[in-house]
Amino acid sequence: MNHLLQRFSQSLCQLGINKPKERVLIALSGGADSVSLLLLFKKVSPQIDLELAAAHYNHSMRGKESDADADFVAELTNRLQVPLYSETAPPKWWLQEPGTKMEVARRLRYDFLRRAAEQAGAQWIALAHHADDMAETVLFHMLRGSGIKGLSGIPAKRGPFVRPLLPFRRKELEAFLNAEGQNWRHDSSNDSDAYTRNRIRHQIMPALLYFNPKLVETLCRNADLLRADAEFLDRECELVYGQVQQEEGLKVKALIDLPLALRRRVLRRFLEPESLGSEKTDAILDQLQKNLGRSGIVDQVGGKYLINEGGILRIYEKLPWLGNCDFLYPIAIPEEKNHSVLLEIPEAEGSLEVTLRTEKPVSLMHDEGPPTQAMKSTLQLKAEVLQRGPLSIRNRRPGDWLSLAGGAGRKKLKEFFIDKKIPRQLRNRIPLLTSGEEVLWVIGYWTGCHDTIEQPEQDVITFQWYGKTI
Ligand SMILES: Nc1ncnc2c1ncn2[C@@H]1O[C@H](COP(=O)(O)OP(=O)(O)OP(=O)(O)O)[C@@H](O)[C@H]1O
Repeated sequence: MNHLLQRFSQSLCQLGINKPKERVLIALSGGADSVSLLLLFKKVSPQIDLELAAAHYNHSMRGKESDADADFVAELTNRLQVPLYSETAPPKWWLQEPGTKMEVARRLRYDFLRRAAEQAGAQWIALAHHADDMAETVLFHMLRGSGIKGLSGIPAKRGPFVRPLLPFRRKELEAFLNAEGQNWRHDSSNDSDAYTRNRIRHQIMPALLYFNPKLVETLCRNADLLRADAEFLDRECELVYGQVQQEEGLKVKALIDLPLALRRRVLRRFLEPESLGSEKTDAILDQLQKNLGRSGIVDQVGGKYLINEGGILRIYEKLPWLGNCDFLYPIAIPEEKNHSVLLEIPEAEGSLEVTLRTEKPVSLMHDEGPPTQAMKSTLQLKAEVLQRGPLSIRNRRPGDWLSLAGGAGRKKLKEFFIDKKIPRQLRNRIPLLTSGEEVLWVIGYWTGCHDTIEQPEQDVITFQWYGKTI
């Protein structure tokens, strides 16, 4: 018996519950596990000077049996002089939220426990899961086909929730209660084989114990090892995520170059909160590997579109540019110097500010290399450009062309898009600053090959783009 108390104290110590005056809220269902937890806490708390409280949630799922559980818990905590926080679920609670009845019950219970802990001023919420629960959980995940996370079972500590009984077997807790002369409530739903959990306990565990009498210990040990590996990989994933990320997307080549374990994790992390199955994750990675830098729709995830845009993987809620969305806005140059006009371009999710100035601007460098952040959103042109005709902002039209650097002739806009690997689906939405069929600026991609503005006192037009650049 003393040995059990000693192990329990050690378990608390490992969880970091060893400071005087800390308050622990014990989640008390009335079953053998949580009654043991309460009694063990009651016995060791004077040594550590812990303060205890208990919490019970009445789901009212089993009619009179549930009410009797609540009475039992009230009587027990009263006798042990542990303050009790209790609550009864609202009528027809299972209709109030999505999910199975068990999932909703669990959510309500955990919400209540958090609220009760706040009221009690408790730092910790202790749950009574033990080694057999851990082993059954691991088998449950194994049967469902879970990854390393599921196979690493139930965590001993997550936020305020702690599980000090994980090192203990169910039978030793029951033996402890019997020795103490303490009864407990039996939950009749644990007898029903309607639940997978119970079938694992009643049918699979006994069969497997025949092969390995220490199965529970083996599964718990494995879970422990896997949890450490999973935590390490999660940390690695966070570290490399920053290197693979670019703006709001992922660099496809950098992603594909990662070891497979990290590749899968980084992609899943990118696509959160969608929880991708392992097959879907691999299908997306396969697609990316085959097409690497080639632009196009990669897949659909949770109704959203995953698009490879010239080597950057991005996710879009919708693809409005797939429809007919031609737009054209003539640009009115402000009459007065240093005054701006703002032109809204809803189709391109942005607006263009146009200003006429007389000043010495900084020379612009022009090339067809990747646009820098500044080049993506600003352009200055000599006001003389207006002599060629009115300017407008619009999306592409057949016959559009642009001038090559150094007077090297023209290039079709279509060829430019192809060279830059801009996906076909996106091309219609890219706003262009144009004079007739000549494209002076492909906003977000190319600032054109315009004369350098070197003379002071020259009139210049400044264009500033605010909004999305694809
Ligand atoms: N009605 C309840 N009121 C307060 N605490 C409860 C209640 N039911 C369960 N608990 C706490 O949660 C622990 C786990 O309960 P149980 O084994 O029934 O749930 P589970 O579905 O296996 O696990 P999970 O907590 O992950 O849902 C119990 O040992 C107890 O500490």
